[in-house]
Amino acid sequence: MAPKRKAPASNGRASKRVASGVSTPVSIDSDDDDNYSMGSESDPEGRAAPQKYDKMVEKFSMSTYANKNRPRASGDAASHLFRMDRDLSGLELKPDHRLRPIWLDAANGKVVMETFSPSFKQAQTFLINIAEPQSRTTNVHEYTINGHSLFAAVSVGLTEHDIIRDLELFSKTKLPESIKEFIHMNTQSFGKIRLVLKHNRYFVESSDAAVLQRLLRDEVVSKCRVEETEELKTEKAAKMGELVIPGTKDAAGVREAQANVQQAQKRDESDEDSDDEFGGRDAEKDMTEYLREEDDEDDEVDQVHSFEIDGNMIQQVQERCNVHLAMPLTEEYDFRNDEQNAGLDIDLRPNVQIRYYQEHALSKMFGNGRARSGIIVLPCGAGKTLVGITAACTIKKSAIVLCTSAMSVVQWKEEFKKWSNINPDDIAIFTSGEKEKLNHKAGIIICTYSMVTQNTRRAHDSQQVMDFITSREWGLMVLDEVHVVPAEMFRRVTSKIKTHSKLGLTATLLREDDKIKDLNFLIGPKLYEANWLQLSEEGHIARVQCAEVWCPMTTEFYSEYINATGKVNQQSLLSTMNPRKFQACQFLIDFHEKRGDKIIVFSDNVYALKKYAEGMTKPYIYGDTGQREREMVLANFQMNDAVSSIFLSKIGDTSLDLPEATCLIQISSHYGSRRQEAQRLGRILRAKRRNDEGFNAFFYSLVSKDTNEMFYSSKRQAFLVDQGYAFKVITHLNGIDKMPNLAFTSQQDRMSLLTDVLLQSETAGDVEDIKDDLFSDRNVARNKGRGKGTGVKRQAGTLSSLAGGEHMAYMEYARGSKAARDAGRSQFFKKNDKAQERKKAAARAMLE
Ligand SMILES: Nc1ncnc2c1ncn2[C@@H]1O[C@H](COP(=O)(O)OP(=O)(O)OP(=O)(O)O)[C@@H](O)[C@H]1O
Repeated sequence: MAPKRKAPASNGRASKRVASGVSTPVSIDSDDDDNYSMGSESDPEGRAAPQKYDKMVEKFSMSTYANKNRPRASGDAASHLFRMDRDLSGLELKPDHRLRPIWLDAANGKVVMETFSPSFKQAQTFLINIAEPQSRTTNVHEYTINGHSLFAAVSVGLTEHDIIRDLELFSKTKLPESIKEFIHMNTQSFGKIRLVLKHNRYFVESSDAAVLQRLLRDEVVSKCRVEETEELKTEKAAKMGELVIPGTKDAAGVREAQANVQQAQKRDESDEDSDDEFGGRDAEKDMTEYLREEDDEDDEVDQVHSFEIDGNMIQQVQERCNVHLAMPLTEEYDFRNDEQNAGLDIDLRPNVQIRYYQEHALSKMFGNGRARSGIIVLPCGAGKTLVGITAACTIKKSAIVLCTSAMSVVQWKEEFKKWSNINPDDIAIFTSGEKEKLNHKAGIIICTYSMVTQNTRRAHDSQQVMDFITSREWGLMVLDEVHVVPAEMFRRVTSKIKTHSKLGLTATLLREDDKIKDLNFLIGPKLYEANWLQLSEEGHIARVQCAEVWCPMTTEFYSEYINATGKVNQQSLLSTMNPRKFQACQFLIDFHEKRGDKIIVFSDNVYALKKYAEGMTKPYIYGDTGQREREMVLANFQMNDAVSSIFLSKIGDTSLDLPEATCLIQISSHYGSRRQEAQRLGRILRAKRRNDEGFNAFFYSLVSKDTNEMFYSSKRQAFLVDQGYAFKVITHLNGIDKMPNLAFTSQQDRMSLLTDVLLQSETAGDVEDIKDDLFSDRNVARNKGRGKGTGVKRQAGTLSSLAGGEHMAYMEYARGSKAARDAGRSQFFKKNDKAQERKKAAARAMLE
């Protein structure tokens, strides 16, 4: 891991401090907040923001209980850094504490887990349900228990009793009363009531009749009740394991239970050899048996009570429960009893086998035979698309999928066709470029967030599709990349489209910070979060070697860098264009090409992207690259051995499925954005060759030494480090001095590069200004409104379209006139016409 560095005073991007569910303030990336409106008080839809919930969660933060009687720190200024105000000598260790994996800190809800403990796997399965993972490194995992995580726990069916019992079981010390009290307070009110759409009627349901009676005494809720149903309705609760998820051999719940038993058996076997001095095997057996006995007991509790509410008053009830009564409603859809909405003929293809973690995630959604709304978090490249498709195949009703860009829309459509047997006529896309219609009663529609949330006047055909979407009920709504979509958009989507269940998909809840609450209410609680390192050890995603390469600035570049103090853009351009960074990039490309790797070089800065790519005669794609050229470059990268490296601007950060790529080099990035770092890493996690023996993918960040890049780089790595990735620091690339044709070895070349850099306008130091589809429609409308004309429309392709020649897929909008002038073919292609003609012919031959 890189050593800690201090932020240069001039960076001007101080991190905010916000209060999270626990009392310790958490700092977040200011740049991560771009375009974010979550948590804002203004709400054009007129729905109250959930501030009371905030207060409630703060009130219920663990520290409130733990701190009650804790003496304040006294004395010197440094002792608080070592938490000397806390006397831990009273902690009573259980006699067999070595067998138990977790330490609990009652003061802040932190749970520290030893991964080398014999009962680690069981404890992990449990903890992921009740706590937020903070960091999961090789030997130690850290979680936090807070109001949100307990809400999620209760939503997937855990009770206060389950949580306290298992925490006690896995804890090395006796469970403090403050934690029990905290859990009690939260589970008392959270996840107790569900909103269920059954036979197309809405019911508020709970297994606790008293809670419903209390709710019915509320003046607002009582008015929303359907009059005929005076009594509470009581029926048998749906049982776990009744549902078979396509692509699995058995019902989800059953499989999960079986997996636990198998794990326990495996551990028993492996422990037989190790003669544990503490009698570990017996102790663990006892634990497993104890858990099983308890599970049997739980099966007996199976009654649910409900009352019906008026379907037109759902929003009022939700708002009342969520905001004013602090009893958030979870949503469940009894799709198997939905006779009103037409069924959809869709199943996974017979050869498809979903992976265990995909099934695990889905079992959290369908565990009680209904569809629970919520969010599934899986690493980039782990197969979120198939999770969404399997959910649609399980529910078998009309589904709507929302994506951040038209490029993803087309990819989702292709994936539906690839994984399921859906009739291609039953799947339609709705983007600014394509407005397909569904011809049958049930079907799948895939669209961009911006298309459905657009507030301005629509074209006739677009309005027709929108009317169709809003006039009917949907069985499932899949919300892709939920962490990047502003809450405001979710509000509009969920209020416009009537859906029985919602599934949010994301690789990271990095934007959760104080915004997780919005997702909790607008979509549902987090249902499952996979462990990156574990999936990579198991070969589901690639193993990656991460390295930060320190490139010293040349004297002439560094003195200009110092002179440019205060000019952030110029400094950024100088550090990106540092000739030694260029050389490092050239060396690494050469090294990895010789190893047979396929390399993607990322640069947010377009000037640098072009300079590097043209300097090394490599193809590049950025926002203004035309559709055909993009297709050609990507096809060559995938299929032509002569094209082993491509340069991409940030348009390649997400959605790009290039399983050929095995090496990534970053030359310029978006400040300290942890999300971008994770998304970029995701481009190589799906490497096709990941299961080859000894295979490693490589991820390099080239950083100019003693510049702002050093600070941002370590900030960017924080999330991945928490996922267990180790970043090596490389200060010297062995053999670079002897590399033939190394660029910028002469003073003259370096000076001429410096002159070119200094002649660039200030905006050349900017990162590329791309308006993704998520916001592009808004921007088009806004710019038109300002009389700025129509700007430049560009089309971008998808990999799936390469084989089939799909139509336009991805609309972008260039604001600057320079961008408009630059639109069209890049210099690389202008310079290399002949070579490209040959490559095109080769690619065409391959595609045919
Ligand atoms: N069960 C499975 N069996 C075989 N291949 C799978 C399975 N699940 C996913 N894949 C493959 O894994 C790759 C990554 O899947 P996908 O694009 O859905 O990942 P993702 O999680 O959406 O990634 P990102 O967040 O980076 O977009 C795809 O090539 C997909 O075909």
